[in-house]
Amino acid sequence: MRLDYLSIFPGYFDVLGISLLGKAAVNGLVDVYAHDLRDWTHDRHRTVDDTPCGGGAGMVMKPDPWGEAFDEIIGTEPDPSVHVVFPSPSGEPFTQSVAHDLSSVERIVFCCGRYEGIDHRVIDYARSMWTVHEVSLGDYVLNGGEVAALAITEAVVRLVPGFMGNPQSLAEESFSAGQDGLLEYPLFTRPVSWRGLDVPEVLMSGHHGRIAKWRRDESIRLTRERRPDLTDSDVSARH
Ligand SMILES: COc1cccc(Cn2ccc3ccc(-c4cc(N)[nH]n4)cc32)c1
Repeated sequence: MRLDYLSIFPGYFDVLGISLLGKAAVNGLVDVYAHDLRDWTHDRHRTVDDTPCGGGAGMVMKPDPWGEAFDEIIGTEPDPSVHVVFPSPSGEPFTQSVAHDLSSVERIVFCCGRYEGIDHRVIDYARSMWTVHEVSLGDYVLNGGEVAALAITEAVVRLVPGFMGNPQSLAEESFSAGQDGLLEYPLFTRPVSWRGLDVPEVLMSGHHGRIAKWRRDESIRLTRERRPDLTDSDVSARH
């Protein structure tokens, strides 16, 4: 998998050389390339923004640098196998399902906007050429797309076959398909007693059926308390 990042702050992506992602890069599972959008400007000030047409606060990112960067980094021929991700507060929700879909593609280009956002024609042009995902991380506003791109990267790359040492741990996580859309149950490890707090006895019983029931009950309880939006009537009935 090749990952490209277009940003006026490419240094954000130096962190991708660390930890598991670093290992994936070393193992050849993932190739990471960060690009400075200003390398595709031609004025002395390396200008990437301008005032919004129609007025309004803030600045908008000019389309020209993006277009020239696309030409050099991706190419000038349409190719739907290239997935271009625009993090945006007005994007579709980024979910585990989207992460799963992206984990099987060969190439992802992250376009990290700043200011008030990117000239919309850039997104329209990208849609005419590649497979585009305008995605939101959640209902809060960041200062740009870089942090969102890092979060999306981690969610996607950890699902790439061969990346995680123990793929079984993926299957048991919250939001993974096998969990019926329930939140993960509470986790414990040794010591059994810690600062007056004990591991639930059932988990030390060695009775796998009771342990499985306790865990499911806890997932249902937590999901009903914290994420009623995840429990539809059918799921509630089953639980
Ligand atoms: C209406 O759009 C905006 C209004 C004010 C500020 C900004 C700042 N900004 C610029 C590019 C950019 C890309 C992504 C995000 C973002 C994504 C999520 N989930 N939150 N914030 C925010 C971004 C944008």
